[in-house]
Amino acid sequence: MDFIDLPQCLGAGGVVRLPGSKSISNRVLLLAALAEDETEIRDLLVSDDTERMLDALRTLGVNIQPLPGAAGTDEACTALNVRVGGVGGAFAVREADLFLGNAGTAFRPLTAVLALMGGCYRLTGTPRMHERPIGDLVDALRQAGADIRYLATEGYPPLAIGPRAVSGGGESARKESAGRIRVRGDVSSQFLSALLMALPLIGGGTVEVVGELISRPYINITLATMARFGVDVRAEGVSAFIVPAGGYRSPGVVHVEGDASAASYFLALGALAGGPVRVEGVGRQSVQGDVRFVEALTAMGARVSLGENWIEAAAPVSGRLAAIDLDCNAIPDAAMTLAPLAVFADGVSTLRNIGSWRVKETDRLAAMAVELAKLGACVEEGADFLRITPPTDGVRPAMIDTYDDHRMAMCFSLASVGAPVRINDPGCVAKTFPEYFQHFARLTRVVPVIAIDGPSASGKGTVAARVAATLGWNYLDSGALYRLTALAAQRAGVAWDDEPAVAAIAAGLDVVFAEGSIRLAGEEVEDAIRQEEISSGASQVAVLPSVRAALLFRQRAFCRAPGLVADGRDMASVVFTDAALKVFLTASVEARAERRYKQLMAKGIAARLQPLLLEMQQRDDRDRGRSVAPLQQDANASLLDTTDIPIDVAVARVLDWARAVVPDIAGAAV
Ligand SMILES: O=C(O)C1=C[C@@H](OP(=O)(O)O)[C@@H](O)[C@H](O)C1
Ligand SMILES: C=C(OP(=O)(O)O)C(=O)O
Repeated sequence: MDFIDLPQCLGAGGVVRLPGSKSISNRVLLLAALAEDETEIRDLLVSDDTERMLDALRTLGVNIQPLPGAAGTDEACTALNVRVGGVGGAFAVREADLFLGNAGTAFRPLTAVLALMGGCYRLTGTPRMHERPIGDLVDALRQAGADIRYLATEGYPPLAIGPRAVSGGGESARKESAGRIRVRGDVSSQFLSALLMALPLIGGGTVEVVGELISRPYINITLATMARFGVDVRAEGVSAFIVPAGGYRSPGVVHVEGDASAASYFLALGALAGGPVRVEGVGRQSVQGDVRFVEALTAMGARVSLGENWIEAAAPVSGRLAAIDLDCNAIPDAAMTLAPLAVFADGVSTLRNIGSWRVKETDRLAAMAVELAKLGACVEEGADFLRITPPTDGVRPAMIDTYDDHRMAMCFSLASVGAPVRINDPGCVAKTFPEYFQHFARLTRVVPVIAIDGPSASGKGTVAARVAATLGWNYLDSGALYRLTALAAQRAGVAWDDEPAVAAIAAGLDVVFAEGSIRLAGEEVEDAIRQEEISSGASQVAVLPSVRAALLFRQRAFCRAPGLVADGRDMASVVFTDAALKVFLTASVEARAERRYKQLMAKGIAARLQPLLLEMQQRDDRDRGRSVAPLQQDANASLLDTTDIPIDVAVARVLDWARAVVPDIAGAAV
């Protein structure tokens, strides 16, 4: 599976120009397509959800042309300017199959528009879209005479839409008011939004919400967008909306605001990791309900400021976030971002009234509970709430599954402020924010790594351990992990060439490194793993690709604050490709054989120089010749030949190099 490993983040700051709002982009596209005249849309979101809407509209005969002007830069997310030729109320294509992915903001409004407009359409989506309810919308549309059939499961997409039945027939009857339509709003507000946007295409009508209406601020986005296109919906009491007759008119040019839900990840990052982090594209005046996420951040102690078109967040003065207990119904998307924040807060947090999470990209309540627990949090998953108790011993490194949910992937990037995390299937962010991880990486400062590679007995272990001790950094003897795997396999009676079995052992290794000690399942094994037999076993298991894959995240998980010195054979080329300093440490094979000989004798282990030399030459050949991550000097690594220099000089040289490239230690007295 595809994944991205995020190193532990030490700090964050900077500016990001947000991608366009998904909710606004898809509404504006639809209304521009339905309006009289052309509309120029600026700063449209470029993502899977908007692609689905654009594709559908083009299939329906709408002319949409890209305009020059918008593109991404380092700080700015890619945006698109387009000119949409409005069809003036009815699509030219009256029969079509539309694939709408998992875009709720495409599926629900297009269902309503096509069902009221007349024509024959089939609407399909991803397997998950076929599990997301749409029955309340279909029931409401049927009250207006819509002909909608479920093609698979009652109440869920895919759908077949036929021409609407109108009493008396004829074009004028099609434009008669739909009268009073009742819709439930407790599963998704998108049903009400869809009806409101579709009704002007016929003679208008009144929509009455039955029972609770969730995610209410999204209705404001709908009403504001409709008003921009010349249709003013009037409220009747608190739960009914009167949609006038008469179609949409183009306002000429429309700017899409930055996405307030996407903003939440960066603002949370600023609040967690120092900041300030500034997002541009939304601000105080935003029409999007998710800007109210800043109120939650403020309640947690973060320092937040807002301007007309920007928001900025920094960590609390105390450095610690407070726990929160919040009704999140109005901000269902941004509320997800509070969950990883709660893992870092002082005390127990409760996110309430989030039942709608269960019918979104995945069952977000269940997914969130499972993945937060991987970080060490204690999570209570209620029917419509989450209660999160932070881990007592800090966030744990974890491999996070994302359930094809963009927000799960983006939320859990924040966990890297506490520990290295692996995000599986990171490409799912394409639904609303394809460039998310590039911007996240740009804004974060990660734990520095010094990677020291070299052949056997080159002195890299001694140098690395001393450099780590001098700097007060963590130390990873990656070769030891292979030795531990070989030893554990031997103890379990597994042959060193049994790849799946050895990989399973590697993944489950219970190992603790400490100063001068290595414990495997609680037992001291420092001497056991240094036996020549285990050295040869380590070399054999190290050539197995699935063993290397299993150990990759394990190795990266050693990279904790304030820094890591890692030694091995592929630290610079594979495991820590972004290391601040890369060193290739070597010595002549004769010098190395002699060192190994002295080491073994000092430990009272019988050895002979000549066979050791031969074995070392063979090991060099094997390590250089293997197809996976062969031993080689990385293009960016500095060469350090220790044949004729004592260890102290080698250590001093590495520290000098480190001072030159790692700002944090440049001034330190090391
Ligand atoms: O109307 C909209 O643009 C949206 C409404 C919300 O859905 P629900 O109304 O289903 O909660 C939100 O979660 C979704 O991402 C976008
Ligand atoms: C719920 C979401 O999407 P959709 O628009 O598909 O409902 C979301 O983006 O979090």
